[in-house]
Amino acid sequence: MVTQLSHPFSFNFQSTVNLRTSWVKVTAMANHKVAHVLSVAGSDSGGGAGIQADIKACASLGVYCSTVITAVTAQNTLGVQGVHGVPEDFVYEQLKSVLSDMHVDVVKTGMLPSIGVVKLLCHSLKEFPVQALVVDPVMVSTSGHILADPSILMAFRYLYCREELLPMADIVTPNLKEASALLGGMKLVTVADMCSAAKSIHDLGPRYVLVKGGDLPAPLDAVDIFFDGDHCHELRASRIQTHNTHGTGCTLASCIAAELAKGSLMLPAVQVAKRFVETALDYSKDIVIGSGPQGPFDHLFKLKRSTYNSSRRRGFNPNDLLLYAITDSGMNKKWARSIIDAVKASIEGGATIIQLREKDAETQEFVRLAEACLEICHSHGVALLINDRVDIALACDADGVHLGQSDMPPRVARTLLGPGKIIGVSCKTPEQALQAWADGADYIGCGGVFPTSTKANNLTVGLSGLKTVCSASKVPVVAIGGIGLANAHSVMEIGEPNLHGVAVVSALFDRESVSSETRKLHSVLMDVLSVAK
Ligand SMILES: Cc1ncc(COP(=O)(O)OP(=O)(O)O)c(N)n1
Ligand SMILES: Cc1nc(C(=O)O)sc1CCOP(=O)(O)O
Ligand SMILES: [Mg+2]
Repeated sequence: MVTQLSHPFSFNFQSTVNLRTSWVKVTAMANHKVAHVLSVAGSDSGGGAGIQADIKACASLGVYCSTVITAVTAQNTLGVQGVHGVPEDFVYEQLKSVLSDMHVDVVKTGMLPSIGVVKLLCHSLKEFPVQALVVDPVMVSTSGHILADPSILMAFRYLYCREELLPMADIVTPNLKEASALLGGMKLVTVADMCSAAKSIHDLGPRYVLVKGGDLPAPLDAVDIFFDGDHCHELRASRIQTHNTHGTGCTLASCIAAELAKGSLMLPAVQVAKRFVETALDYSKDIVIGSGPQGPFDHLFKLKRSTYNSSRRRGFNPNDLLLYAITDSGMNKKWARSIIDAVKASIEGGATIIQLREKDAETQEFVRLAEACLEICHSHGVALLINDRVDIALACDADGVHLGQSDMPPRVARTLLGPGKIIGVSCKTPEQALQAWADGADYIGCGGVFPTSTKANNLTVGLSGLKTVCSASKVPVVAIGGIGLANAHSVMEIGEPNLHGVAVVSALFDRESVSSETRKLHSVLMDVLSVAK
């Protein structure tokens, strides 16, 4: 019988036993197998290659990555300043720890700094067999630095060939220099050379060979050769003009491993991996990390999104809800002004947060509008939220979204947007308000406080409904629906500390001058605030 734990942190023997029993039950019930790659590789202090690249690549493709660190390197964008091997018995210790417990699907190897480490790895893989082995024979990094002791370089061929690593491999992914070293110094200068090298490496035992041609003399396309035992496939991709290529080899091999762990066949896994690297290089081509000739790239497609240079880096402040302006394309069209001009005017008048509510905009136009409005908002330190469309918010890196009860669930939106974005949820009842809080909303919009013609068939909750929701809500509230100059003070005066402002559409945008209407409403709100103090 599984005893319920009244307090998970009351630590005595009996509760430990109960905890274990419950855990077994929970895992059995959950039964959600996670694809898992073990990376056996060296650490790159610069974060662009090695273990660090492997973890990021797997994470980006939705695969768990555990690690066995074989060496610690001191390196940056200038080169490799030092290599410090982890003692072999401790590499073995790590291998046993992970492989004996964690149900690894695929092992991917990178820097293997000694024959002893290769032997221990082969021994461990016999003791704990996995679904696939991806060998990136790291000897020469993309920058041309030798990541092994000279004696290792001498023994490189022996290391990979004689100690059974290559015969155990499902795929080996040498670059031109590594392929040449594996074949005892064979010269590789053409695509035909690469194909015959792939065949010769295949004779050493691996099931598939990918010879990477990134170093071929200046062709237009990047060409890799994939040999499946029968045929050489030329895999071409456009060459991205960038110096941020550090870690491409490790990343490619990790992506192959990740796709295999998800159940892919080999050629599709290689194709996805190549697409990933190409997309990441293109995304990262102009980022600047370090002063050396070869920088890292962004595996997670997020670094350019950081608000490093933006005036909006302060997170969500409930006081931003004070004068919440919501756009309406129909109204702005009626008054012959663009949404961008309308947003500008409302900020001039004192709007404290903007929501783009463009129900009829085509997606491409919506992205363009949102990008332009974001620039205006951020130059004034004002947050921009997108109504309904999480995809638009993601595409333009807006500050957040506002979601209704039948829009995307806030929890799903949170996983897509990340923890730093603002999520608002429309609520008409205390139950909805509590649920919004439980789902991670930052604020709720409550209405319609008064009847409105802006939103069809909208239920009016009145000031009493607003009061009930405000007193139940655990997050700040903004009131919405039929609010304008004439009644804003009555809304703000309901005496609920949780009510932080009013959200308005027609009172600002269905008027001739957006800036002066906003200014007047702002002044009403400031008067209410000053009386409240
Ligand atoms: C601040 C604020 N509150 C409520 C709403 C209404 O959102 P929703 O219920 O999803 O209705 P639509 O606006 O999508 O028609 C809002 N937009 N903003
Ligand atoms: C978009 C919207 N949501 C509402 C809700 O009750 O959730 S009322 C509303 C329309 C608000 O427009 P106006 O300020 O012109 O009345
Ligand atoms: Mg909505």
